[in-house]
Amino acid sequence: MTVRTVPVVLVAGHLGVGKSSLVNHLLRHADGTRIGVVVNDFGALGIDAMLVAGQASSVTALSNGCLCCVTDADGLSAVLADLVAPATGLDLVVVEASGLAEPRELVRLLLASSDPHAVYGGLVAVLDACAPDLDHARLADLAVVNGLDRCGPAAVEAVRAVAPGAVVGTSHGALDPALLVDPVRRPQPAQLTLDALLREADGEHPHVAASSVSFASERPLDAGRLAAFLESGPAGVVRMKGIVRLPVGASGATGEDEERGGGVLIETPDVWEVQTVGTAIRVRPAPGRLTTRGARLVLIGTDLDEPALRAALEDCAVREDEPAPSEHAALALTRYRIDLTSA
Ligand SMILES: Nc1nc2c(ncn2[C@@H]2O[C@H](COP(=O)(O)OP(=O)(O)OP(=O)(O)O)[C@@H](O)[C@H]2O)c(=O)[nH]1
Repeated sequence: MTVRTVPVVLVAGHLGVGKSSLVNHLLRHADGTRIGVVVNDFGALGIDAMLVAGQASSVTALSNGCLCCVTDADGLSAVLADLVAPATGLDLVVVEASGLAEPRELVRLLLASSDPHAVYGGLVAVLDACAPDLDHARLADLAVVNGLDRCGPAAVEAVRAVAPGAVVGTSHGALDPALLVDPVRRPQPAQLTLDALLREADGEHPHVAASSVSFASERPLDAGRLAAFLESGPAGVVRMKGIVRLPVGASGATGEDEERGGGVLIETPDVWEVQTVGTAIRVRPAPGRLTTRGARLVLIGTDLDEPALRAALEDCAVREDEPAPSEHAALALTRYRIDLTSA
């Protein structure tokens, strides 16, 4: 059985750079998507309104204050475990790091979390458009250059030159939630939803809207070329998802591989589910109901160069005159495997 997983996104950046504004914007524009947040300071998000409305069950704070005070993965893991438990029905968890927390350390903590329901959703680094921290940009899966209204878009290009992942410019942290998670449409309850409540309490800022490119191939994709494409952080792409068939033979000449930990021999599948956020890549055997003769992928981002992206993906498709892949060819992609199946 496939375990439902919730992406956990880390939002980091210097003091006052616009992290709370960004998290607030996500909450206000969540529509049907259920977003849980981990913050140090409820006040900054106007969470009081949620508490009054009795809708704060999915919101929690670390009791010991600053996230950087969590010396091992346990403190954060316990908080995350509550949020990603299937009972909460959350679609996304956002951890807002305190202005002083070191992003590298926090990413390590998140990756160390062994919760089967949590999956690392990437590091969003919020940068000041007036003085961007390029070291943060280098670590980010998604770099948000915030404050364009104050300092203009020049920093976006400077950040793009060094950032391995996607780069988006915003004012007031106005980022489209669709850049981080698939929108979920749910029937609207009679009472005010959390996002409607928050929107009422505050003004609006136009956000950078996500766009998408769909790609379908009738031919399998070469694992090495696809991995290189994913690792390259294609311009404008914030995240990608879909299923991909690897060529026969590429999954291992024996048709078997050793399952992590258990030492059990299982068949290696040919069809893989692929998800990326910036340069954070994760793959797993595609659930049985999902299949394809070649590939079906959706790329989500801003200012997408559709013809260039299509051409790059076409290039990944295996050509008829190509020699059969080597026994270990699939590893280029399957090394990003995360085990999401329960026993
Ligand atoms: N003009 C302008 N002001 C902004 C922008 N983004 C945030 N602000 C303001 O800057 C101040 C700090 O923003 P926050 O979102 O609280 O920043 P933060 O990174 O969460 O701050 P800390 O939690 O203290 O680290 C607030 O008064 C925001 O309204 C922006 O893009 N343009």
